[in-house]
Amino acid sequence: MGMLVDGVWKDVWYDTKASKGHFQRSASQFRNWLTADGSAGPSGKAGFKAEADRYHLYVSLACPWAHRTLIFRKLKKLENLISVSVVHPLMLEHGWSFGSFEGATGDSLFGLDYLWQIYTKADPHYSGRVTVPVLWDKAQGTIVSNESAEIIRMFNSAFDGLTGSGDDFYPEPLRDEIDALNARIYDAVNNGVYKAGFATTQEAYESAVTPLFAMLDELETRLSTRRYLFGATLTEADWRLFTTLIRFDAVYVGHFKCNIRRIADYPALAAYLRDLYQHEGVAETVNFTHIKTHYYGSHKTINPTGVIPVGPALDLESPHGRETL
Ligand SMILES: N[C@@H](CCC(=O)N[C@@H](CS)C(=O)NCC(=O)O)C(=O)O
Repeated sequence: MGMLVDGVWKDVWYDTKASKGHFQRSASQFRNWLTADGSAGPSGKAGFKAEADRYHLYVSLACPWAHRTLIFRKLKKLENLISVSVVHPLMLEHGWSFGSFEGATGDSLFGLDYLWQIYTKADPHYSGRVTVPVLWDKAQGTIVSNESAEIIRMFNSAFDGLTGSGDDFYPEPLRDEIDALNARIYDAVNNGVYKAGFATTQEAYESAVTPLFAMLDELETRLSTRRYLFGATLTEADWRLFTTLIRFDAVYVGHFKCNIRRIADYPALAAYLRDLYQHEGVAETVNFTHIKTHYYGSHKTINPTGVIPVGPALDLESPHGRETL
């Protein structure tokens, strides 16, 4: 764990002293957009045209934010257009590394040892956290974006002319509602589990875990009468929720102390999770060995021994029965 300061790697853990024990996630810094014609997107510079074999994705199979981008790469038929490197699941004193581990690939572009070296290739004076996912442009030799919420929006439409995919997970008429629900789920659930898990005071922990379960209770009610968050239409909001739910019982309940209830205890959420997991191509983006190894093995302040629990037994394969909703 650590960060870059003016292009130099420093091994430091999250500093929660200034924030009274609360974990605060910093904003991503590379914010350009891939577009169909290379024009500028909502932020950053122009010049990132959607083209085959030009872009490369750096991911961890453990990371819920990177997982979103892998799911969109799969759903939007981008696997032959965008190549991928998978980091080692442990994130230790050098941060994410390209060491060998089953399911990790090494850095297939440059053969580097550490992900921070990709950041300094893009900006030799970069200061900040070195996070996955990273979308790399092989043509300009730089990072397009390291913000997963924006990468999935790019993948949703920029390559449609090349892939012929018409699936739209951010449909125009629902955009405002999707944005509003995403913001609440991000704060309470996606980032909520991290705020609970990385809290270093009782007050900070409780102030994350209480709204987390209030939101899960609300989602349970919402999903008991709707197949997906917005009814019959599957949207990015579902995939953003999925990557947290799939990790919940395996990791967040124990390691992050999010243990008021398990997803398995919520009938609608559990069936919804199975429904999404069984969606074509999605199960192959889920790797519980990377997920458990990463969390239990990397966060020495939370789990100093690094021992990884064997359970829980998960039921993701049985019928979800949600087709009729
Ligand atoms: N806002 C970013 C967050 C990505 C993120 O925090 N990834 C974690 C892994 S799950 C990471 O790489 N953390 C390294 C660090 O904070 O030093 C996104 O959604 O893309």
